[in-house]
Amino acid sequence: MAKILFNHVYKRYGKFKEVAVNDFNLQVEDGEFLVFVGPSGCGKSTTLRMLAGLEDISDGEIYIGDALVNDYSPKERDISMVFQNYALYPNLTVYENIAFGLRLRKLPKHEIDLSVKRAARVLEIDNFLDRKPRELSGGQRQRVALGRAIVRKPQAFLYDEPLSNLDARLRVQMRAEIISLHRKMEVTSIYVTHDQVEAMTMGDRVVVMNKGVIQQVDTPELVYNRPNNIFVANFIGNPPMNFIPGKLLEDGEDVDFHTNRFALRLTDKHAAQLRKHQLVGKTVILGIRAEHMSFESYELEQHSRSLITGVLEFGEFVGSDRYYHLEIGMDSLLIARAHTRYQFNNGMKVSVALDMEKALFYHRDTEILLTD
Ligand SMILES: Nc1ncnc2c1ncn2[C@@H]1O[C@H](COP(=O)(O)OP(=O)(O)OP(=O)(O)O)[C@@H](O)[C@H]1O
Repeated sequence: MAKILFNHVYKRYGKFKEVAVNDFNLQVEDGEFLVFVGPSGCGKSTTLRMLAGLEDISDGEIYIGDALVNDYSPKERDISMVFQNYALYPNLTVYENIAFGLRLRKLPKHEIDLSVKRAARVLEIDNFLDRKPRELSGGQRQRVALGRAIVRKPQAFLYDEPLSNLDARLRVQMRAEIISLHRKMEVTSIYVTHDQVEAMTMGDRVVVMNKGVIQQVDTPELVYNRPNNIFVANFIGNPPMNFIPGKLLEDGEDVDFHTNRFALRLTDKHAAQLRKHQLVGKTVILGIRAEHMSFESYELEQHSRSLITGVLEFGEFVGSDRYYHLEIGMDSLLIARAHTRYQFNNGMKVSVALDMEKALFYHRDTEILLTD
């Protein structure tokens, strides 16, 4: 077990030195479960592979514990990796697959036997030890791949999209199993996924990446509630955050947010914040999540300065709630959430109250969150 440090790490590929990972700086704490998340091609696998020693580093330093590992072989780094395609040996039995790494390390036979059986018991694959991988289901194969990783206690576990090949139900189950294993073993872990739900449910902290650059490193709650920039706000959360561009205008002591359709009164806190950034008179982007836009009528009166009206295009049923797409005469639709006990019809003209306490403001050009 160890902490891991990335210090100004770069990866450039090919003749044109295209940057796949750009000035990556991060400290992973000892025993932490950290998730890298981002769209396809954002550099998350490359970063993980550089840490594992499967890919050279173009620039920078990687430390595992106190050791600078840039020139260490994968084996010397003492890391276990779990891959998306399981990477099992087809000709070996489940037992031999799990034992493989221990044999390479020349551990005594009885010790290997104990470790393999313990791992197999934990993962409930002890009945399949004599089978070959082709005689197993996808979920069972992924368990064997996990077994191979947890059979010993390395400095760190690295997971590269290990659940992508499983069906939705099995994914949820394996997610829980991986986290429960992590709680028991407390080995520093980095988990790569493009699935934001996986990232949010599993990570102690989440690293959101785009185009080789870290966008935000925070707890799932902070990444969801206070996305650093519009990219993160769009990527995390389903549906994504709503964005409304508008101009800030002074009204005596107050500041209002104006579009050509409606005006909203800012909270004192937001007004002070945006004044400090000298943005009064300028255009900013208001970000608000669907659950902070409500249809309930009693709230409408209380929030008369936070109402917008529009036409309901359609609703999406998601169990206890329905997401309504609302046309407010701008380029994009807004999405508001309502409990299914409320029924609205397509084409209805409605008023929606925005919970302005929960609104976030982003700079129009940099798309960065405006904070205190
Ligand atoms: N061997 C390689 N040669 C050249 N370019 C590469 C190589 N491997 C990866 N890349 C490029 O580096 C960038 C990052 O790739 P990487 O696989 O790390 O992304 P990722 O975020 O893991 O994506 P995915 O979720 O699709 O696996 C991509 O633009 C990819 O095309």
